[in-house]
Amino acid sequence: MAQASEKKFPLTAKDYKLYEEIGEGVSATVFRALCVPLNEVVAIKVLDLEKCNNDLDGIRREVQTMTLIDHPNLLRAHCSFTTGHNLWVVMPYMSGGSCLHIMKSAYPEGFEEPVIATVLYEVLKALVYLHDHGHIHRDVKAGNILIDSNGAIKLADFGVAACMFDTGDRQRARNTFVGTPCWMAPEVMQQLNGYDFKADIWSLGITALELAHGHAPFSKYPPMKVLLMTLQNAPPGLDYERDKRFSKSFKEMVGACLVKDPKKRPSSEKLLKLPFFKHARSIDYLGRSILDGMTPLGERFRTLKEKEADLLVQNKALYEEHLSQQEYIRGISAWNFNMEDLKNQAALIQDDLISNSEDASVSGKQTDMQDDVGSPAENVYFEQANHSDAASQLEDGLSDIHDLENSLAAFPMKPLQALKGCFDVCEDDIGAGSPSSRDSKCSDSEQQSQQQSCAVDREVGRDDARDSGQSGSLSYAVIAGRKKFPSGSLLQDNVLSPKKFIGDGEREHLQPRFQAERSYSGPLQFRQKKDFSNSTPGEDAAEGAVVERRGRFKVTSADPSVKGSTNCSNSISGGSTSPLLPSHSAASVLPSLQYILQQNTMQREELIKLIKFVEQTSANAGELTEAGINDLLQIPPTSMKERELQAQMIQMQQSIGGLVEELQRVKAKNSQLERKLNTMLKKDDIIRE
Ligand SMILES: Nc1ncnc2c1ncn2[C@@H]1O[C@H](COP(=O)(O)OP(=O)(O)OP(=O)(O)O)[C@@H](O)[C@H]1O
Repeated sequence: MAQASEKKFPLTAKDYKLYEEIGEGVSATVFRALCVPLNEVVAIKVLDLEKCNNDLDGIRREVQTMTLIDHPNLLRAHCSFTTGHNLWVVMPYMSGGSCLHIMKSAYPEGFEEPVIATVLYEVLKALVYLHDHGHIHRDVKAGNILIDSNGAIKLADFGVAACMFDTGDRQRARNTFVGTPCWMAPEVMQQLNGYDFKADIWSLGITALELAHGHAPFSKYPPMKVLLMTLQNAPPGLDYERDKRFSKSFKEMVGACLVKDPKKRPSSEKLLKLPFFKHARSIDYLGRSILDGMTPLGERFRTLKEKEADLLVQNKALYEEHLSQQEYIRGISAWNFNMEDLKNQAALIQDDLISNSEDASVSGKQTDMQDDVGSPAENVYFEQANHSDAASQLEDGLSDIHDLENSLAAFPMKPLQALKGCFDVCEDDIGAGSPSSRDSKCSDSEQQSQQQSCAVDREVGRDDARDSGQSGSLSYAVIAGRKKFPSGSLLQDNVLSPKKFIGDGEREHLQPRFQAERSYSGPLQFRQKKDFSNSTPGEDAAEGAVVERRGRFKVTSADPSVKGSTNCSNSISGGSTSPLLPSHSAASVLPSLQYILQQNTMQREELIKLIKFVEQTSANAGELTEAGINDLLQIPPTSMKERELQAQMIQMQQSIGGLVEELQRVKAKNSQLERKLNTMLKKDDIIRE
């Protein structure tokens, strides 16, 4: 890469002196450092390319975006270069660290309103710039909002940012399900009608709640629950009672962001004009109010990590709770969508909802995800939990999941229907694909959450701990106005797309280097399965192949036409989705099965057309028809569509039979007439003679 700023930052590692660690992500470790020739303190993000080998393009894109952006509220890279198998990204050192760090260290209950207004105002300016330039950040959250010693705010982490102007493979990459579950907009999860800049507005609303409470809504829940709650419940918001300390204008701003219908969310520019942002103060105020008295970042980072490590070691119960809290952070890519796990998740959801009566983030008001839940006023209530309602809603939803076992058609929950083709288990990572022997240790003993943790460990293949998460992004979503699928799992055109490991984290930097304790918050990126060893990213993209890498799957929507066939055969021939392989989940097989089913239906229709054609041209039409249709009818009907077709075939068979009889009658009549005519002709000849 090249230089990004006017100053000439050297492009060799020897010109930098690495100091202490100040941050950790799944894909990177961040150090404070000195640029020796310029005598300037910088932050260097060190990415191990060997560990990110499934996402080189994503990394390249992140670095490119970081270099090209030019806005005071966006973290711009000075330069980047490779050294050994590492990529170093040199950037300005933000000595305050992330807002998440600051909250964890000193404001566990969240910030005061003027601080929030100031932080969000700065972030919003960054979003206006990004959106104006066609970018969606896709991972707005407190963990990605960095603060300088003088209070300057910069939005960081462009690992999953997408450009609305991208075309081809990059456009498909953009259509992915990306983000961190708690911050992810419903339309991004839903993957049905696509998403755009407004996804960032939702994330901003969630970030506002995070800054107000010290944690994001639903943050206690694992990703599955977060997904269901986001889709099924009313949007979270500030509660008039519980959040008395916050102004009406703040509540309205949050309400405006957290409207489920993205069209009804304001643009970043409009948002900026809301009365709430009149409370924004200068960045000096930020520096004074929240950074005063804070220990240096490296020390804070180390303390937080040590504190958490101690807690985890000393208190197993807490440790387990921590694991459960971390599940959402790990990201949806860790989800195991086999039926047993879904059932377990369902059980957990119910239990939690009944027992955990103090999660104020759970709104009892269910809304249909298609509903407009939208006016700001409506949104400003939430957090008054009605757990039994929520539990039954979720139970209802999850009972649908159980039906998957029996019927592909019986799966009415759109988001889950969409998702079911996008997730897969990580069991197949055990062994061959796993980067280290530790995989085998964690696979069989612990509880489900820990198993997931292990799965993610394998998947991501990192040795170091990470507090807040990471993830890849999954998006099966389609940008509005572009190609859309009626459901996420039919006729996929999957493409290998740059994957971004994003970390963040609600519990960021708090995690010790225990394999099973690592967390992976951050954007999610799903890949569908494919024998990756046999294909290059380019090929994947070109062929729309189904791709799996270390258990991470990515699904992007694209042209559902001819490629669908290719994809399906790829995924099956690659062995990745074969139902014969016990290590693969039902979910991984579903898309192929659905595809096959659809193909089957289409083939039947083709056959019927052919049979009709043969009927019209063959002298033995009746026999053929009967034989052909009878053969078809031997196949048991499996769907309404097939039953309809069979009914049509029976009707056709009957009418063809009638026509054949009629034809035979006409033929017989013709023969009779012919005979009569011949007789008359003979008589006529005789008379003439
Ligand atoms: N320029 C910086 N100055 C100070 N701290 C930083 C800087 N860049 C990153 N950090 C810290 O390091 C953490 C990890 O950085 P970053 O999120 O870029 O890494 P990552 O590997 O991309 O993480 P992720 O898991 O989100 O993908 C951040 O959350 C932040 O706390």
